[in-house]
Amino acid sequence: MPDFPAHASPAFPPVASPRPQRRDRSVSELHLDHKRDQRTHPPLVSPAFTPPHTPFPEEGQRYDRQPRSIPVEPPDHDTDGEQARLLPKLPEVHCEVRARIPTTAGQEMFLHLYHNNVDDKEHLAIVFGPHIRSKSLDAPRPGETERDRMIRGAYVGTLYPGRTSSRLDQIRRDAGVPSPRPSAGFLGQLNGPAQQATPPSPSASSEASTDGSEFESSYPLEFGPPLVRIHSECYTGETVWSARCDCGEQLDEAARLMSLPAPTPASTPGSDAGEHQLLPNEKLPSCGGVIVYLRQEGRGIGLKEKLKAYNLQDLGHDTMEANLLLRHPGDARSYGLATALLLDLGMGGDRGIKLLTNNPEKVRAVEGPNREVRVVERVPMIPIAWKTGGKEGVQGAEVEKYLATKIEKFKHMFSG
Ligand SMILES: Nc1nc2c(ncn2[C@@H]2O[C@H](COP(=O)(O)OP(=O)(O)OP(=O)(O)O)[C@@H](O)[C@H]2O)c(=O)[nH]1
Repeated sequence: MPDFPAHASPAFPPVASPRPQRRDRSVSELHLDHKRDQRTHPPLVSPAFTPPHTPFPEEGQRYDRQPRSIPVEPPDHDTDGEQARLLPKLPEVHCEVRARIPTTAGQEMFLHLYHNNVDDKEHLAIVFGPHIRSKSLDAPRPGETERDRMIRGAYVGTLYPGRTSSRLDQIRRDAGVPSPRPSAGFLGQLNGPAQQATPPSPSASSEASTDGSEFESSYPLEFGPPLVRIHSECYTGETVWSARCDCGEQLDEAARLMSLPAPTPASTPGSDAGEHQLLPNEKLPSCGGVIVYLRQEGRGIGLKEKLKAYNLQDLGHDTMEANLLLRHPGDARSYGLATALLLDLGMGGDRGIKLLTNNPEKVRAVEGPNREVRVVERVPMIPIAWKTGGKEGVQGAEVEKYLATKIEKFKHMFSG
């Protein structure tokens, strides 16, 4: 079986997981109100709504199969633009720096940090796989040296001690070897863990060019539309283990799906993935994808206001009412920055993207005012507790109410 992230495998103990799996809420010294904890918790999904039937993979296939997606109809131009609060003009974005991040789950990703002309926040793109590159990062900058380019992350392949050029073709020329055509093996090599101690073999192939744009638009056609998640910051759910929402597990799940092996005869449904014989240290290349991480904490109202909203929720209000009582919109987010980042990452055009979301407004809004990006398929994000019958995933009365409000008031679609 391929080497999946630790959180993909139920066999791993919770300590190997990037965040604790909330299973039960026992009384602890942190809880002063013991009566509250001793009450019987409502069932996993409250009677007010039932998780819709969704096309889950069969039992046992959940962790290693590509997610199923639902085709998205082209938007109705007369109404959708207004509903999705589209900006007439896209913001300008610029990738300032990129760095390789080996993750605790075993896969690598490239973290891209963006500057823009509408706010002073550091919005991010978390890029999986070698096929997706930033145009603004790769573009040459006046007066910069090859070392400058490598320091800001505008290199191809892998950095290693002593590397002198950001470009593979230069390294090949210095080594006196021609540039052969790209091969799946080489792309896989780029996708695997970095071999930091050894420079790339001169026989390694790529479509190198001197402007550093060698992998622009090189997302393989056979992979279909690239998988994209537009994720809004949630400090409470992603960092301090809040079980009020499922934001943390959604981030983990998006990363896991983007790390799954690309479709091969051995990994397509109905075949036995175990038949694929991997060489020692070999990893199957993944399809990759992008998580655009927007600093829109608390659906755009910020952490301070979100904490007030939590208190209103403890006083009996749902997430939308709490926002409105604080004189904020129910959802104060916009997605123009996400569209601009995706265009910079080469995700515009007819081929389209596969968007991981349940939020119908996001599907339309991320396409931009002139459909600069096309969402051709949607992959629903089903709470892990629903998929596992409550064995894993975020659970508790708060997250149930949170999900119920998303369905009832924000009209999120948890199925096709
Ligand atoms: N105002 C407010 N924001 C919250 C609360 N809980 C989580 N959030 C924020 O909600 C955002 C995530 O939005 P969601 O509505 O969960 O999901 P979504 O991004 O619209 O939709 P999906 O793509 O399907 O996940 C993040 O910015 C969180 O910080 C809350 O109780 N109140």
